[in-house]
Amino acid sequence: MEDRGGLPVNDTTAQGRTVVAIDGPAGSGKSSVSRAAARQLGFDYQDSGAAYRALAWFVLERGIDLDDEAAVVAALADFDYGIGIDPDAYFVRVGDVDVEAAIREPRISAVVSRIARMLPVRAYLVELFRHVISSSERPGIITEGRDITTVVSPDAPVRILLTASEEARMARRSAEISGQSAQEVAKHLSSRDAQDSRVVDFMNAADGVTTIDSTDLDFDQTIQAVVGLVRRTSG
Ligand SMILES: Nc1ncnc2c1ncn2[C@@H]1O[C@H](COP(=O)(O)OP(=O)(O)O)[C@@H](O)[C@H]1O
Ligand SMILES: Nc1ccn([C@@H]2O[C@H](COP(=O)(O)OP(=O)(O)O)[C@@H](O)[C@H]2O)c(=O)n1
Repeated sequence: MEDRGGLPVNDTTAQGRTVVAIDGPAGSGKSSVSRAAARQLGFDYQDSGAAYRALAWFVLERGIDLDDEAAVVAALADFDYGIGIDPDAYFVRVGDVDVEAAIREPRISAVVSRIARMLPVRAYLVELFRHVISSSERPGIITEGRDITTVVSPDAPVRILLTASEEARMARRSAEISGQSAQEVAKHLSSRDAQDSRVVDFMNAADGVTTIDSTDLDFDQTIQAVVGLVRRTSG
């Protein structure tokens, strides 16, 4: 088995489990679809964006300047992050603080890309995600984010790019958020995608990655597209 930085590579043959990697832009349905698909398959579910968001929350709590890369990287030593990977027992904690709701606030969405572009932060979290994948005890685990198919689990047997038209993504996200106009939500979402795209490509499918375009699919049809692909691939 190949070894990357002391952690095992997460492929089916190595560990007898089905590793599923899903990437895509904001509002494409990654979290909600991955969680529901994991539930149907009896798999674990890892939301990688929650770690970037929780780190942004932690850095703001400490009053660290978000542009001070050395200070943000130094804070990683005290970043006590915990995530629930059972799709029916999801939680996000930093130390003993439940940050599940706080990390979705617009103030976090507005700054998260600034820490996500720091390469030492990415390297640290990539290892954390791989560690979580290898510690899963279910028959499989779905991990979703921006660089899962390309960096975190490029050897995963099932790799999906989940997309939807910009219009559909904005409409879905703005239906979830109150207190911001549809125009504001759209502006913030497309500016975050533009910033994130400078660091990782989650708009184009890498070789071997299957694109699922959910623009004209409803929520259940999108879940079935993912579940069907996993079942066909992992037999
Ligand atoms: N195919 C779909 N059709 C309609 N709504 C969807 C679909 N997929 C996801 N949604 C809804 O869109 C919203 C954004 O999805 P989410 O999972 O948060 O996206 P992401 O994690 O990619 O940002 C959620 O309210 C979700 O229920
Ligand atoms: N694998 C990942 C996941 C998230 N991220 C960063 O974390 C932010 C929040 O991710 P998210 O998945 O919660 O975002 P949404 O698409 O759900 O709004 C993104 O805007 C990226 O800046 C990343 O860089 N790489």
